[in-house]
This record gives sequence, C-alpha cells and structure tokens, in this order.
Amino acid sequence: MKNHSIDVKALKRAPAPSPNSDVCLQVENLSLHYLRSQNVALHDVSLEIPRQRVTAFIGPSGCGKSSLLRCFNRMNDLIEGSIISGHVWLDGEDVYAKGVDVATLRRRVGMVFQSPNPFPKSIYENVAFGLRIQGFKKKRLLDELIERALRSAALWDEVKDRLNENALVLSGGQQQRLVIARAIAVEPEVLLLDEPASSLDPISTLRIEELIYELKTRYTIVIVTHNMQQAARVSDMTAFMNLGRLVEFGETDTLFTNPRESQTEDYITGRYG
Ligand SMILES: Nc1ncnc2c1ncn2[C@@H]1O[C@H](COP(=O)(O)OP(=O)(O)OP(=O)(O)O)[C@@H](O)[C@H]1O
Repeated sequence: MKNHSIDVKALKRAPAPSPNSDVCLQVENLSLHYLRSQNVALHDVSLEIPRQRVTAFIGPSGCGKSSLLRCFNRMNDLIEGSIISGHVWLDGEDVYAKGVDVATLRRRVGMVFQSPNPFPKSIYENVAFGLRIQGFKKKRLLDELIERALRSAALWDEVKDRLNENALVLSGGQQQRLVIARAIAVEPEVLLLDEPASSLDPISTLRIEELIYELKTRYTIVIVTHNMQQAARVSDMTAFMNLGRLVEFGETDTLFTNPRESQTEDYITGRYG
C-alpha cells in the first residue's frame, strides 16, 4: 500500500524502550495533525497499554479517541495529509519504523468499527477472508479455524447450520460478532474496538460486553466508547482525553470513583462544558 500521508521525516529515531512483558503498546509523545483540520487531533500523548487487559478511551466528541486508536495499526496512513510525530511501540517494535509491513501490522492489531461491516459474502467466507490471505488453503484446516473463531466470538451456535448464507442477513449484533470473529480468526495480539456497540440494541450490546470480557484472556483490547457505564463495566484501565490531550489514565475503578484531575471529574459527573 502506498504510504502517502505520513510525514515519516517527522518521526525522530528513538531508542527502543526496554521490554516490559506487561505492556503491549507504548505510546510516546505522540502528536497528530490532519491537514484538512484546523485543530491538532493529538497533542503529545504518552501512555502504556497493558497486555491482556481492556483499556477504554473516553472523552467528549472530537477529543481524539478514534485518532489515537487508529495510530496503533496505522489506519491514519489512509487519511491523506495526516502528520504524525512521536512513537508507538508494539511489543517493543516501532510501528512507524521504516520498512514496517503495514499489512502484517494490521493482522497483529485488528480493528472493529462502529457499524458492523461484513463483506457481502457468506458467513464462512467472511471469516475465511484473512486466513486465505495468510495462505491457508486446505478446506479441513479452514473449517477448523473458522469454527474456532466463530466459537470465540460467541456466534457459532447461531450460524453453524447456515455458514453459506450471506452475512448481510444476520442481525446487527450478529454481524458485529461476525466482524469480531473475522478479526480474531487471524490471531491478532491486539483488538481495537471503535464504539463497537453504539449501533446495537441493549441485548446485543450486553453480548458484546460479555464477549469483550471473555476475549481479554487472550487479547489486549482497546475500546473507544461514548458510554461511560460501558467503560466502567468492561475496562480495567481508562484514559480520559480532552482536546487531543490525555488528561488522565489509570485503573478504571479509581478514575471513576476518585479522579485525580478536575476535568475528569467534571466529565464523569456530567458537568463537562
Ligand atoms: N479524516 C479526518 N480528516 C480531518 N480531520 C479529522 C479526520 N478525522 C478526525 N479529524 C479531526 O480530528 C479531531 C479528533 O477526531 P476523532 O474522530 O479522533 O475524535 P473522537 O474523540 O473519536 O470523536 P467522536 O467521539 O465524535 O468519534 C477532530 O477535530 C476531528 O474533526
């Protein structure tokens, strides 16, 4: 893929941080600016995302939550005119280093968006998609891996007898679990969830939240949510952002019950703005 939008020169070389097995993603002095936008989207953000835990990004609309999430698998590369500086390290590897294979990075750091976006193909083919790209061809192995992914996404029992039906006939909640199955089929290390339940009804939302709880035993999960109750329910760590800055980051229980910063307190108590 042509990398036309990242100002690589702006990324100064920095020594790799010392490896820490509890930390999956390290973000260091990360700033991001979109040429088409007046505001700086991210301003000097530094934080460490713990491994196999759920980290939630909360904050008012436009504060940079999704932009930060997209830096983790270089989805911002796809936005022409994004200028980034600072560092993101995945397991000690610089995500923005010259020569990084972005397709491999995106396999390691999977992403699920707000609206379910299955391909207009069968349920089976949706989950097979990434596996085929990875070179899996044998039907028996594919069947096994697809069943495993659908079971992990708590969808197998609902679709096992209709794997050849078009994915678009599934309900919104089922489609979102299918997209999660598609992401986890290729065994990523990190799962980025950008408001994964915001278009779903309360029961489907609950299923996604239960699923997140189960998946964190195997994956590092980062979720963007507008729903503070959801952040409090599903996450271990929470980052509160405002105007492109990371205001506060800490254990979810502490951040919601005893925030350090008055801005955080104003936001979580609804006094913001
Ligand atoms: N593709 C883009 N092109 C130009 N500017 C953008 C683009 N995407 C986001 N921005 C700008 O970057 C800033 C941060 O946006 P971002 O979507 O990351 O915030 P957010 O906290 O996720 O918002 P929301 O909660 O409303 O989804 C905003 O000022 C936004 O207008």
